[in-house]
Amino acid sequence: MAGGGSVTGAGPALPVLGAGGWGTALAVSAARGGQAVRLWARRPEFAARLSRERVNAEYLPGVALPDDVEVTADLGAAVAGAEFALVVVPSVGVPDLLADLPRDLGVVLCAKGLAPDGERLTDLAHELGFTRVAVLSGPNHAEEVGRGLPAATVVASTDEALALGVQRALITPTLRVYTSADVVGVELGGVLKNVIALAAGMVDGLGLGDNAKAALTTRGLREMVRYVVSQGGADDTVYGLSGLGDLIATATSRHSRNRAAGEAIARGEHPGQGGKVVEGLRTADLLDSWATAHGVDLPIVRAVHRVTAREWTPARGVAHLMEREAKPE
Ligand SMILES: NC(=O)C1=CN([C@@H]2O[C@H](COP(=O)(O)OP(=O)(O)OC[C@H]3O[C@@H](n4cnc5c(N)ncnc54)[C@H](O)[C@@H]3O)[C@@H](O)[C@H]2O)C=CC1
Ligand SMILES: O=C(CO)COP(=O)(O)O
Repeated sequence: MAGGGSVTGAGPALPVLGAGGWGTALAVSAARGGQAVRLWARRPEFAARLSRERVNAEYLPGVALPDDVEVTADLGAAVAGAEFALVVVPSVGVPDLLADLPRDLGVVLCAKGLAPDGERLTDLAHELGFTRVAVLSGPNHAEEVGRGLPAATVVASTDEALALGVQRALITPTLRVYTSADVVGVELGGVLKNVIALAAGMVDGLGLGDNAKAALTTRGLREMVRYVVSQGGADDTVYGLSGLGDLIATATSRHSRNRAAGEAIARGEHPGQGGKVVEGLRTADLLDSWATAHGVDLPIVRAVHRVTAREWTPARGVAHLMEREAKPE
């Protein structure tokens, strides 16, 4: 049972709201595991094409949609009868999408970003009146999950029944789903690692070498811990799949849009991502403002924000990190 329904088409299916790369990969993975899925796409013409061609050529090329994935642009029909839905649109689109959903629906937030005012998306969901709220995050490139390569992820909620329901719906022989009660830690790990991945991409683009990238990633992990703990999350969680795991996956991957954007910026190019979301750009801006307002030291976040905002050159960003006062680790 998942998403309020039984498997393989009988009864309500699991709604996956958002047909970008990650929504499509989650839909495909769950369907391969025997779960009937309703995949919602915002644009009717895009939904019609996806339904007809059975492949998401724009966001996840080369991955066929199993028969058990029904595509729709009708949001009401997508969530009808479901106990919970996966919300898989970019973070900027989450507030509007949540506003259109019934409040008794469980919502599983899959975006790795913050609300436009810097608020955590799970907090926003609670404020909007949802009581059953979870977050899904981990080292999960859509390109690999969509192809059925082995991966692991974490679903976190203070509602244990919801977390277990999501685990049952999504777990397959190739996607191992863990549960957690640390919503803040799991949610913020995925949010923060995008900023550090942008920085890692800049190190690549500048040709600064493996030592520099290891130092940057490790110090970046320290910033992740500092921020997560300041928000009430556990440092242990940051060292798990949704923190360190995702940091490794993103900072090293050829698939990562954040890492690639950092590399492009360091080369003086504008990051061309073909319309795909690069969450870390907005997150760096929001977190740098937060750190300034609260007097918290997040030097890598600051450098990434200033360089991506074109206020600093990449060289000045490097100097900012290397010429800080000497201190113990
Ligand atoms: N691509 C990946 O490997 C993973 C992505 N994520 C996260 O999932 C979220 C979605 O990312 P992707 O699926 O990769 O994005 P994407 O860039 O592949 O596609 C975005 C999709 O959302 C739609 N969209 C854009 N704005 C929207 C709005 N306001 N309302 C409704 N739909 C909207 C677009 O039309 C498109 O279908 C992001 O927060 C990302 O960080 C998380 C794990 C893995
Ligand atoms: O979150 C991701 C992998 O876990 C995807 O990272 P990018 O958004 O950088 O492609």
